[in-house]
Amino acid sequence: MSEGISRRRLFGLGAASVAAVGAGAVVTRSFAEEPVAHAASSSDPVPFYGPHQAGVTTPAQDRLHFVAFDVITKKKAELVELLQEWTAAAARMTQGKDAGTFGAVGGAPEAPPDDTGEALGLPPSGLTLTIGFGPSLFDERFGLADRRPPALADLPAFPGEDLQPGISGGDICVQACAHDPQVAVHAIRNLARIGFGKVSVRYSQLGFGRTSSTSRAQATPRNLMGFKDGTNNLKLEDTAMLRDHLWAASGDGPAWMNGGTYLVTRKIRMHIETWDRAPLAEQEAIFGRDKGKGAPLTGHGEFDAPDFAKKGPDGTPVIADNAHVRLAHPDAHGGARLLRRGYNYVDGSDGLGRLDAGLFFMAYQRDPRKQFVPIQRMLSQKDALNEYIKHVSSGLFACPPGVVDGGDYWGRTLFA
Ligand SMILES: C=CC1=C(C)c2cc3[nH]c(cc4nc(cc5[nH]c(cc1n2)c(C)c5CCC(=O)O)C(CCC(=O)O)=C4C)c(C)c3C=C
Ligand SMILES: [Fe+2]
Repeated sequence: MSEGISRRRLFGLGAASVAAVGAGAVVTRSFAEEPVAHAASSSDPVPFYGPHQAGVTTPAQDRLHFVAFDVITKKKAELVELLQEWTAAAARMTQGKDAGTFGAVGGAPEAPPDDTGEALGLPPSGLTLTIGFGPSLFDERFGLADRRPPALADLPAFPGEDLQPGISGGDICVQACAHDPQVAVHAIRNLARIGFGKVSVRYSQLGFGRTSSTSRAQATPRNLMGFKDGTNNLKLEDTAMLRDHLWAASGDGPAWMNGGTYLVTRKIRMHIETWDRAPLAEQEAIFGRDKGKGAPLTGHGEFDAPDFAKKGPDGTPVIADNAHVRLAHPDAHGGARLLRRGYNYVDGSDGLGRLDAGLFFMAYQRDPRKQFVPIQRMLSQKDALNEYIKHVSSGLFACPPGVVDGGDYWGRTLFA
């Protein structure tokens, strides 16, 4: 397929008109000319280039395919070359094009295609690809130890967690989000294919049904416990708060992370069947919000501020001392906030008749030591929700700043 033809345009034009237009002459604008910050509709592309990576403040798409890779090459040059190849493929796929320049059906019949083909005919679907580097990448293998940001300090152990090493950690992660699951899966599959022999997939996670809003234009979705989730989240319109709580800035740590952010992932299994037998009043008390509108128990509307001081007729707090929103609220943590961007997951059932389901929690922040860690420490000790959940995997990644143009690549500021 020619450089400028999207999957959608190829099928829209038909083979005859593609031939008539000729390679490179199709009226698809170049990426750099796309000034829009976000997709206008769920099938449109999200710009790949910019000062920050897409997929963080981008209005959360409906679907997730998250992958963590182990780097298996020992050669730094091969790793850098892979990051450059991945960047080119990501720039293409996010704009609805095949992963490689020949594409699924345009290459030599004797060679394996440079795209796997399952997204042929599908629009870009708001695909974003966001990369992060885990603490283990900064060991002795690639000479990066002195470039490890202090904010990428290993997470401490938390009470009650049951982390499985095989689905935790990772040298490199890629978060693929899209409105079409096939588009997200296609993107990760092609990155894994390109990385053959240099990286191996450590684990991956599919998610459906976003569990947060990252824009005021989005309705708040529900998690698998049936509650609105993402009401009091950092949102892309909160420019000043994003500066303070999301993006790493000059003076925070190594300069290569300026404009980047840190991602914490936690796979949190829900004991769904037990939850489903809990009375409504108990469910609402656990979160401190009502199940219908998502309003705090002290208010009426979803976006009313909770009144943590308010007492009921019996003199006890209306929002209980162990309610999730009281313990996670910025007031309990010196103002610390997160940009939550998690997804529901159901990995079938567990062989014992129970759904293997929960929340693949993802949160972006400026410094996990000051944000995720203190919040999770308090939740792990006091949260009433703990009776119904179990953290089974954990990941921590430094997500570098955005790729600025076609001459740039994922991680250039780290490796240059
Ligand atoms: C350490 C951070 C957090 C973890 C882990 C976490 C798990 C978790 N949360 C829900 C459901 C809800 N969370 C809500 C609010 C909320 N949660 C966190 C942090 C963690 N949650 C924060 C910072 C907040 C915002 C608190 C506030 O400022 O009011 C809500 C309420 C609606 C909302 O504001 O989003 C729900 C519902 C589940 C099910 C879960 C683990 C499975
Ligand atoms: Fe929460």
